[in-house]
Amino acid sequence: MASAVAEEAAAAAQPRAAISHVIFDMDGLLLDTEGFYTEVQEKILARYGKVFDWSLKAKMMGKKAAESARIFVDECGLDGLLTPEQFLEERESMLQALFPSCTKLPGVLRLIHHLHANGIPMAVATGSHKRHFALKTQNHQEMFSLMHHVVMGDDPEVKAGKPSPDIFLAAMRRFEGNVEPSKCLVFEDAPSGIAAARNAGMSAVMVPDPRLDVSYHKGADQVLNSLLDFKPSEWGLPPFKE
Ligand SMILES: O=P(O)(O)OC[C@H](O)CO
Ligand SMILES: [Mg+2]
Repeated sequence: MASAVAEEAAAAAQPRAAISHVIFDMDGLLLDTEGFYTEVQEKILARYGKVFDWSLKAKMMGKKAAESARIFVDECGLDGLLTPEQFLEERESMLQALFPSCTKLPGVLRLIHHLHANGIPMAVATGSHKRHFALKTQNHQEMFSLMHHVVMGDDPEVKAGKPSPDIFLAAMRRFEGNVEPSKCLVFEDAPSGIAAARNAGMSAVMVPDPRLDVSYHKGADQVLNSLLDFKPSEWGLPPFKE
């Protein structure tokens, strides 16, 4: 069996792409917040005698709030009972109470510190709007300080949410110099985010929740169980030292 060192050397000799810039999704990728959305949406739906399942979750996750609210109402047949605006209002106080307690997902700090130490510019591109971003990140300031910039869902340049490429292209343009999409690697947990990265012409690594059906993995260049499994040299990035 090849040693880890030999595997790294082989990957470095023939990388999947020559990545120079990295763009991270936030919810469900850096921060463990997706469970909060699920919990709150299950509660709201239970009131109508319905069950929130992972095929609906797959359609909503990664999207801007207004877009996912519309999907929720349509897919659950709640037209006439609940408007998307009422849904957003109902879930807001519950989410606000939960967001500040969110934790980082496994492998996040190790990867971000490694890329930062090696001078790889990083950005965050999240469907979250400014107010939710502030609540989610209040206990994770150090990690976000290592990002060159953050693009949020309510940014004027983000006309449409994921799967539109808007947010990743805006994130790319805000790096120094003239960066090509083919040099950008996106990390995502959501099917809509993977599609957005591909629509932007970028490479995409998916770190999905294990409950998401494998049929939603398509489009990803690589699927990992956790960021702990990411091997930078496979993408032309400096390898971990240990
Ligand atoms: O996954 P993100 O970071 O784009 O966030 C999107 C929503 O706020 C949550 O699904
Ligand atoms: Mg996400």
